[in-house]
Amino acid sequence: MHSVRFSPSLKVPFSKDLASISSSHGRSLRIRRSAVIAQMETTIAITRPDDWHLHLRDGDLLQSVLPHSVRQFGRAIVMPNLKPPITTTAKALAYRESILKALPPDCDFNPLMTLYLTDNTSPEEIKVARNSGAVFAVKLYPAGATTNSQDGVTDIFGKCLPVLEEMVKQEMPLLVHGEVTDPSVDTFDREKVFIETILAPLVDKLPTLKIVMEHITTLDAVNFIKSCKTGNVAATVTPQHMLLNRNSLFQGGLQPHNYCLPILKRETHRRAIVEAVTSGSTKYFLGTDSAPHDKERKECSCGCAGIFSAPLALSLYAKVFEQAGALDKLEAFTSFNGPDFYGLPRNTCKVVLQKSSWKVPETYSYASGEIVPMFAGETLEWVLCEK
Ligand SMILES: NC(=O)N[C@@H](CC(=O)O)C(=O)O
Ligand SMILES: [Zn+2]
Ligand SMILES: [Zn+2]
Repeated sequence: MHSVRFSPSLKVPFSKDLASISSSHGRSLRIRRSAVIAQMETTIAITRPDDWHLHLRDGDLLQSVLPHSVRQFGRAIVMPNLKPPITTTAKALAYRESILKALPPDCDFNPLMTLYLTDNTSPEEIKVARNSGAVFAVKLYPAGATTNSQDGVTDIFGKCLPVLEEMVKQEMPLLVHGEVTDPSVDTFDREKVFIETILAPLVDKLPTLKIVMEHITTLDAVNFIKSCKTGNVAATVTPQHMLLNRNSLFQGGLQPHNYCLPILKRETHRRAIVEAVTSGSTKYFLGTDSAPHDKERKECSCGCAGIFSAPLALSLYAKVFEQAGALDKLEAFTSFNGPDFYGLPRNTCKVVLQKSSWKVPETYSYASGEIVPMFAGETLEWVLCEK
């Protein structure tokens, strides 16, 4: 039997009845208790989660991937790395409108928009962004670090410093793709070197700037987050960086659908992340980094980085926490730590996850092609109950 700890957020149907029956019928006690535990394992009701790192893309792809996130999440921070990138408030507002238009009817999903930081972003733009009420954060992509990052930042401490100082004034968070781009640095070390050469000095320079290190992948990141004592630095964590290690890239041949950036790391790093996240630390929260790419653009001689996990996101996180024997900590990670860090209200309604096997589809079709999801064709144990 799995070890599921008792928690107020676990739904235990009929547990009162069973308790009273148990106390008056001595011998049946053990059977009844196990019945309670079996019930506990079948359903979990948690406060509606949010996705604090999501790629929704645009056009056909947006139309097709958005419903998957809406089904599970109340809000999402929407990444700005479109082609061309969302570099101004005006573009962010227009993008937000197209997301709202693509929503199913009667849906209260709230897309929180971001600005793509460039060497030319002005401090004035930060004020405009803040006053718009719709731009929620600014995203730092080191130029060339990841998908559609070629217009990103080349010198954070030079050209961008006045912008960062304005962000402190406007209380605008900085979301960071934390990898250096120096081609001489080993791919697997790029996060660690980024922490040492950019992130730690940045936190020292601007200790009141709210910073989220996105999609952390290493023990080094865990240690860094732990070492930040101001409460202004936190991290999002993807399902793939808690469920897969770098062997998954090469298992039985090259596996393009497990290729994302930062790249999967060795098992010791995966374990460190799972341990930190399931420990109950409030500095980590859910950010899927669901990053859909057309199947043909993944399965080719120069495949894109990005894993599409939106349709199965909550099932994957439940798997991580169950494997760690920490299902009682799932809700804080999915639904409390994010809004608490960002100073937003927690969602009020609930979603229910049920322990029931389902097979992840091999592909999801959209108007212009197909997308292969994470764990395509595999069986997962937790499913989101539809309303
Ligand atoms: N994570 C990825 O591998 N890809 C993301 C970009 C990003 O989040 O770095 C994408 O937009 O495809
Ligand atoms: Zn990234
Ligand atoms: Zn991303």
